[in-house]
Amino acid sequence: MKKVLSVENLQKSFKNTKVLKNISFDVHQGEIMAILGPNGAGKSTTIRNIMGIMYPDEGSVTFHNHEGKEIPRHKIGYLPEERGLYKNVKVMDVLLYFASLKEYPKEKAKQRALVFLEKLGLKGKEYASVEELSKGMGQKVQFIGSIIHEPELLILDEPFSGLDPVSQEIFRDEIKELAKNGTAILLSSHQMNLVESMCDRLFMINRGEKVIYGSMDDVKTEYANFKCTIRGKNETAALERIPEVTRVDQSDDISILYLTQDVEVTSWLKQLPNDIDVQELSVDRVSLHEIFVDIATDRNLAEEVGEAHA
Ligand SMILES: Nc1ncnc2c1ncn2[C@@H]1O[C@H](COP(=O)(O)OP(=O)(O)OP(=O)(O)O)[C@@H](O)[C@H]1O
Repeated sequence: MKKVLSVENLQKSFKNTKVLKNISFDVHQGEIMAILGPNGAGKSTTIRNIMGIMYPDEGSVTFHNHEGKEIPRHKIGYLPEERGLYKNVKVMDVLLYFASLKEYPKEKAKQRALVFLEKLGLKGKEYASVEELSKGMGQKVQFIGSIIHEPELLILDEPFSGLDPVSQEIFRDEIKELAKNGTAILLSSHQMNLVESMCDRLFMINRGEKVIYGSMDDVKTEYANFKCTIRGKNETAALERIPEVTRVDQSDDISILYLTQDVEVTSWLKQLPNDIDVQELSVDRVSLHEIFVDIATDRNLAEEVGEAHA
């Protein structure tokens, strides 16, 4: 797929603190790329540098063949982390205003606004005033504002925050549909379940530095090791002595045994000691959520990942 956005070796400091260190990634046509990381990791700063809200100290941002200040920003859609719309304005007028800022034809914008208002459950709200909308409804209008002009690249900074679970799924499906139709999408989110279910590739950042960059499938194969969950009364130390166990998390009578990357699950199960109390047992792969928590809390995995991807 064609490369739409290229971020190369971004560096940014605020006063004497370096908050972005050599950030590099691409976003391709028709893909959903997630930028992930703990609070304060540098996601929004990266996005603001892409959007030209601020400029990097070093490195470059290229959109097609245009670099930095030359980027035609009307071809980009942006939902910022900070939400807010003018209050005393009708929904349709706000959307047409967004379209006019992007030099998009008014009639086409009107049609698109009606289609998306209906898709997002806001049919009939086009002549409501923005102040009459709930927070989630306002967010949906702002989202429509970011896509009204059919952008080639769409940047969504935490699009799901503040939405109820049903609205989150509607948003997710709409974003997937936009990607299917060719839009390149870069999104930041803390909702790992949604990210896992919609993104093609991900870039994970911690303290301004890359920790993981790759396709969702590769990341899962590489980092989503097996874990074994056992319900039963067991001593942590006894579980820790089992071969191939890298870590044990225990809470009441539930123990989670994290296994080494190359474990042979069937052989491993066969060699479990007889004196372990097993009321229930399951083996699964760790989720993106757990990979994220490990990195954010600098547990074992973070070190392994850091070594492999420094
Ligand atoms: N304008 C600014 N002036 C000084 N420091 C800033 C500024 N903007 C961001 N920072 C700092 O840069 C770092 C990265 O912040 P950023 O907002 O990019 O993080 P984030 O990954 O988007 O976090 P969150 O998940 O909390 O939104 C933080 O330490 C933050 O305090």
